[in-house]
Amino acid sequence: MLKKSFVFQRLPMFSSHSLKRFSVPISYASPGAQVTTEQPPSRVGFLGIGIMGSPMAHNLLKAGIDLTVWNRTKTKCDPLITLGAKYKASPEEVAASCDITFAMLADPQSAVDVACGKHGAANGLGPGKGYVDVSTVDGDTSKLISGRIKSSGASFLEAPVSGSKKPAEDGQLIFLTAGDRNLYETVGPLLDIMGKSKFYLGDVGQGAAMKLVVNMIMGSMMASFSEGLLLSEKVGLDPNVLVKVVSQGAISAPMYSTKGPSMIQSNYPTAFPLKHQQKDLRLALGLAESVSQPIPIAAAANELYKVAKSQGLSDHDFSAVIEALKSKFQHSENQ
Ligand SMILES: NC(=O)C1=CN([C@@H]2O[C@H](COP(=O)(O)OP(=O)(O)OC[C@H]3O[C@@H](n4cnc5c(N)ncnc54)[C@H](OP(=O)(O)O)[C@@H]3O)[C@@H](O)[C@H]2O)C=CC1
Ligand SMILES: O=CC(=O)O
Repeated sequence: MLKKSFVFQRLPMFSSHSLKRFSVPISYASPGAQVTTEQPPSRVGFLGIGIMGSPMAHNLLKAGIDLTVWNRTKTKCDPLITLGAKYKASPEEVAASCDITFAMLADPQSAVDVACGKHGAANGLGPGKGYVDVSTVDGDTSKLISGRIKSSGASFLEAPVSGSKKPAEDGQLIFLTAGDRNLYETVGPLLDIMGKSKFYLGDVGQGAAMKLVVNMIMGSMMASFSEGLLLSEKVGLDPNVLVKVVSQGAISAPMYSTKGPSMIQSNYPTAFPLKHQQKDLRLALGLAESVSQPIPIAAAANELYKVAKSQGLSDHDFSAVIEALKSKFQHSENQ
């Protein structure tokens, strides 16, 4: 459920037919949050309408933002188009027709392709425009994209998000931003529509690094939790009781309470695809390598996610990593 309420100002030059599209939020408030009267940029683009991009774009649309969308698989844009979003056939065309363009892509390769490739967003950008990459990538990728965007005269902000499908639907994401400070201020009202908090962390690369550290911890936590669930069952405990015990103590985390019960049922409805968690661990390992920081727990967890991928679980939720441990038990029992 969206926590925000919006007040719209009717612009006299547009007909009632186009009112929704051209309504401009002049103020918005969330319970307990400071009310701001800043106006968001008027024409906003969104590239990448996947598990995260779809609800994020949806929230912008619901807030009355003039939104233009693009996705490699066009059909994923259709529900947003039905709700009033415009559609363009390439990232370049979206960027050319918008003041600010967001990108929410799968991984470093797709983020670079969409920003810098043939008909990529950079070709449609120029002075006065901004590009905000909210995908989870490594710092080097982000710097590469930043360089290409800035060579067009446009501004760049990296802004990966912490929070999964449900926080995205609820406008409760946490933005980890770095790059152009002015662009950060400009898009603040848009980030506030999609999220509950935002951090400005400095130079390009720092937002990516923060996101990778957070997801490195999360990936290891999930692997450790999986071991606990299976061990509890093997020694004759009820893993459902383990979930309850964990939820009341110092290691309580929403992730355990929400995903534990379905993991016990071997059910993994996808919120955060396992392939993306493994990508984040892989990138975190690279980050650690770059500063000679040992991260053996994360390295071990990464191996488990790789096993789960090889079992065909890439598109399941990352909690399906527990299956890799089941097959390991099977393996050692058979030896
Ligand atoms: N799901 C989650 O809980 C969270 C995910 N993230 C991060 O957000 C990003 C997106 O995740 P999510 O929405 O879950 O992932 P999805 O797999 O649902 O979406 C990925 C998006 O990238 C597009 N894409 C993939 N490859 C290419 C390519 N070569 N060229 C153009 N577009 C491409 C997909 O297009 P198409 O539809 O055509 O495949 C789709 O729009 C990832 O970096 C992920 O790590 C961050 C926080 C939470
Ligand atoms: O990247 C995943 C998340 O839940 O955050």
